Amino acid sequence: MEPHEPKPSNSTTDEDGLSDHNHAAVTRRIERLSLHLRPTRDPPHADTLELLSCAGRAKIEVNTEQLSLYMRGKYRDVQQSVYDYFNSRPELQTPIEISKDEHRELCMRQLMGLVREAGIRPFRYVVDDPAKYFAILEAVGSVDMSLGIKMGVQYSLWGGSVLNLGTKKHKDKYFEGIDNMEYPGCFAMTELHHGSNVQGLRTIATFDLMKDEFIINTPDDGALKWWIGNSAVHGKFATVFAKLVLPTHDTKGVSDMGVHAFIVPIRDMKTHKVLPGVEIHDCGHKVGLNGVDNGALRFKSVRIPRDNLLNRFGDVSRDGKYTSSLPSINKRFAATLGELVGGRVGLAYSSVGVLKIAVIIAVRYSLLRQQFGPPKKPEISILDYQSQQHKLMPMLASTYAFHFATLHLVDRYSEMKKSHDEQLVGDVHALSAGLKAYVTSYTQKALSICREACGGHGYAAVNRFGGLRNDHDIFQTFEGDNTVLLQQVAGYLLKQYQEKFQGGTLTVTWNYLRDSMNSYLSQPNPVTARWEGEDHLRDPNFQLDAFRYRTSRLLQSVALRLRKHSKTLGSFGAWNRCLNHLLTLAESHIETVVLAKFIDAVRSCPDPSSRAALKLVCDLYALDRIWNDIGTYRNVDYVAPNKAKAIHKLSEYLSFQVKNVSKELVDAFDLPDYVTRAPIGMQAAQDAYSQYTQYAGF
Ligand SMILES: Cc1cc2nc3c(=O)[nH]c(=O)nc-3n(C[C@H](O)[C@H](O)[C@H](O)COP(=O)(O)OP(=O)(O)OC[C@H]3O[C@@H](n4cnc5c(N)ncnc54)[C@H](O)[C@@H]3O)c2cc1C
Repeated sequence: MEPHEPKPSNSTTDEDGLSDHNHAAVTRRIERLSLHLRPTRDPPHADTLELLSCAGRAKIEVNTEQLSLYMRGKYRDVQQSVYDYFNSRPELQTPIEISKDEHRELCMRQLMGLVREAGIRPFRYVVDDPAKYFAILEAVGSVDMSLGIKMGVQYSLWGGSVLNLGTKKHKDKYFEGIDNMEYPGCFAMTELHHGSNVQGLRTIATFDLMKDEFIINTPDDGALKWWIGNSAVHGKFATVFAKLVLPTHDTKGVSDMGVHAFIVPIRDMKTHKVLPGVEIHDCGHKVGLNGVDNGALRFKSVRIPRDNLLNRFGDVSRDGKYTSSLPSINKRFAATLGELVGGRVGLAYSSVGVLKIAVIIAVRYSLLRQQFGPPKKPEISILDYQSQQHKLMPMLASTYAFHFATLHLVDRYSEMKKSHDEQLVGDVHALSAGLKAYVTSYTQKALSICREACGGHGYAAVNRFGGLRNDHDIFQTFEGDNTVLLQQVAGYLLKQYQEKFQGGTLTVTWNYLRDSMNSYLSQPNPVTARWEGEDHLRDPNFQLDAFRYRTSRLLQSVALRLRKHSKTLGSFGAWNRCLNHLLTLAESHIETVVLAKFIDAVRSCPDPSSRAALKLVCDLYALDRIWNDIGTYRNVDYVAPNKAKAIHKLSEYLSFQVKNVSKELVDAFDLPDYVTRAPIGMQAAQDAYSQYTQYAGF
């Protein structure tokens, strides 16, 4: 055992002076007894036992190459091409100090270079191979997050709206120009007065029967399109979301058909001048992402041909008749927004990319940096401090967890794009909303923790945390505000819950609720609540059971509360009364899905040493999350006091063990120094200080 190694949980004396030997003896007796009393829990899996034997006490040997191979996925090559291209073009790298206007121009040159010089054409993959598209997006975002977002606006938002909301005529007309950047475009949904509430949009598109055109109007300042990426400087087109108004022959004279999307040219193709009737202003300098030109737009009777309606879900004929395969405004609205989930998938995926960079820098620096030490002994690395391990090791574990969870999301999304299966559509919608919200919120907090964990040198802009934090912050808001998205997850869970009681089926991601609803409505088992052995705590059955138990209980209790409050407050008021409860439910469900996917990834890993490393990291993820919410588990007696203590001790011990292989674990993310770019986070520790001093001019 190393000098600072904490002792594992089953050999310590606890704060009450009771040796764990006593606890263990009691527990063993209870466990023997419980063999007869444990009808609903499975025994540890054979693979758990195998993994525990190699992931247990001995220091794990991690083969970084093997682990990296397992992690990298099939599109690492195209990512490498992105990295190589920008590495070979130093003039395209974003300097640390740069003005807003220069940054915007550079960002455009970066995107043009990628598409026209490096020959990386992401657009075709948006629909044909989304996994490849997201891999390119992640790599591009690690070059400069502004570039990732600018590319996302061009291809996922502007391009994606044309492909997903339009029909063949739109694809034929616009595909090439979007692909080769001749048609830079925008996605104009948000207005000054309405962001999250898209149904509240007020821009109007009126059909002019005589001229066979739509007329786009901004009725008042509240309806100014706001924050529209690519519009302040570069965009030539915008997909504008507006209420479709059609003439009728009744007394009302017009009828509101709900929000639809229209292609509106905003700048002249040759002169690049803003077109008549369109007014564009700059949203100005932002907290981050200043390489993206966000603008605000007003439309004054802008006329566009009828063909510019993106008509996949609703069309207007020459004689002004409306047709749609979907029966109501709400259904059409849901279908329209449903096609846009790709943006969320991309953000969740890219957010993990940002988290990887931050964790790599913080861990490498924490291994290198030495402060204090035992009397008359050399100083120790700051990662030898328990507090530093506590800050960074569960974060490293979470990064692995999110890596596998977002890969799963991308798989499901790709499957959905092929099959259009209705259940899968709902499933992916909720999963993308939940993972986007959960992962981006986590990454944002992690960036601040990493900065602080690296002390003063973490504050130097060259070491990246400040820039990453500023650029990433808005990931929590755009493509759906996180608090709003989590409510969609909760709503979907409640819908599944109600359907279950009406004899319906549950989709794959949620089918654990089928079992859990039956077994978890009863009280927790008082015997297993006391089990504290390491093999039990590291058993994926126990871990998943704990996560699922919590979600099921939250779901059941919030369903009851909603029913109760809706009698007096109505459904809107009841929802608001239970809002925090609903958000906790959504987060709990997402944590459960993340753990389940991580456990699958451990089991599927073919290389034994990598499997053991992943098992260790997965256990830390699971136990750390349980410990974070230990109050809930204790409140319902799912976990007895002795078990709570054992969970805490074991997670500290696992943090220590992960620390021992943390260098290998961050190296396995396989991000070269010219991508992470922070001098203090160089892969070869001996280079770190010298790079840093050189940067300062020594
Ligand atoms: C840099 C940047 C780039 C952008 N790019 C684009 C773009 O290219 N195209 C585009 O159309 N839009 C774009 N947006 C707009 C973005 O999508 C919106 O800002 C986002 O949807 C949130 O809307 P909002 O700003 O109106 O926030 P609001 O909806 O006003 O939210 C404000 C606060 O209220 C809370 N809140 C709102 N509703 C609820 C509720 N029901 N329950 C509980 N809490 C609630 C939220 O949690 C949040 O904390 C961009 C924004 C930024 C900042």
